[in-house]
Amino acid sequence: MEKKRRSPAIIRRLPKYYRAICELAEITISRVSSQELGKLTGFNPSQIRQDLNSFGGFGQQGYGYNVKNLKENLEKILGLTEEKTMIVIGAGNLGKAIMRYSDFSENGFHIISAFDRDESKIGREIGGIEVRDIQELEEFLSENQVDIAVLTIHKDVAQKYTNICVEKGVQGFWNFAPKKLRVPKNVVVENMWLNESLYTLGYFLKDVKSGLEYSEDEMEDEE
Ligand SMILES: NC(=O)c1ccc[n+]([C@@H]2O[C@H](COP(=O)([O-])OP(=O)(O)OC[C@H]3O[C@@H](n4cnc5c(N)ncnc54)[C@H](O)[C@@H]3O)[C@@H](O)[C@H]2O)c1
Repeated sequence: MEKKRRSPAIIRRLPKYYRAICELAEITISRVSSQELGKLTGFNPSQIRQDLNSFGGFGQQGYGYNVKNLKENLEKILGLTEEKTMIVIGAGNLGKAIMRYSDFSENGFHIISAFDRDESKIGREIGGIEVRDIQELEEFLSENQVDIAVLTIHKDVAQKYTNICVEKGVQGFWNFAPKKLRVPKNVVVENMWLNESLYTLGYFLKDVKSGLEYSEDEMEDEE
């Protein structure tokens, strides 16, 4: 596949298209229009067409998109067909929940180890994944190719472990620690700050409790 730098905004929409397409595939719908995709994702149909066209199209005028074909193409574009290795740093409440969640490995994201400093956790297996002593992190990274580090650690140590991982060649960070990380430009960070979403929900909840209404489409709309 051609290598071209794309706007992160487009890329952030792709998993939403993929989720909608998976839902359609599950109920064995074979064909979908950009209008229907728009309804399912909350995006404007012309935006969807434009995004998908930038990767080569996949649709046909008057026909729409073949669901199976689009699903396969989105999987290729998102790299879901390529295996990736991950480590979890911080095997606490959140780290453990991620380690136990098998959906990631079904989609090619394999957690190969976790690290913690707590002796009661070191040596234990959680979700079939061994928790190692954080002291072994550097050595492990020297001996194993790791694509993504999942940071489920306290914010005060998140940058320190990020630096170690970057030094050892890790280029992807899934950051749950409430801290903005500094990384070089050949490294990518995806922040997962659930509280932002919860605070947004809190705002809308206040509105609906006072009698205001929001349609499903409006709530999905990210434009
Ligand atoms: N992004 C979000 O929405 C979200 C939600 C919940 C928690 N968090 C964040 O995720 C992180 C983990 O939360 P949690 O509830 O799992 O906490 P936790 O206390 O259950 O887990 C933290 C783990 O890190 C380990 N640890 C602490 N200091 C360490 C060090 N210096 N080296 C190695 N291991 C160390 C602890 O032993 C523990 O197992 C925190 O930063 C928290 O703020 C983020």
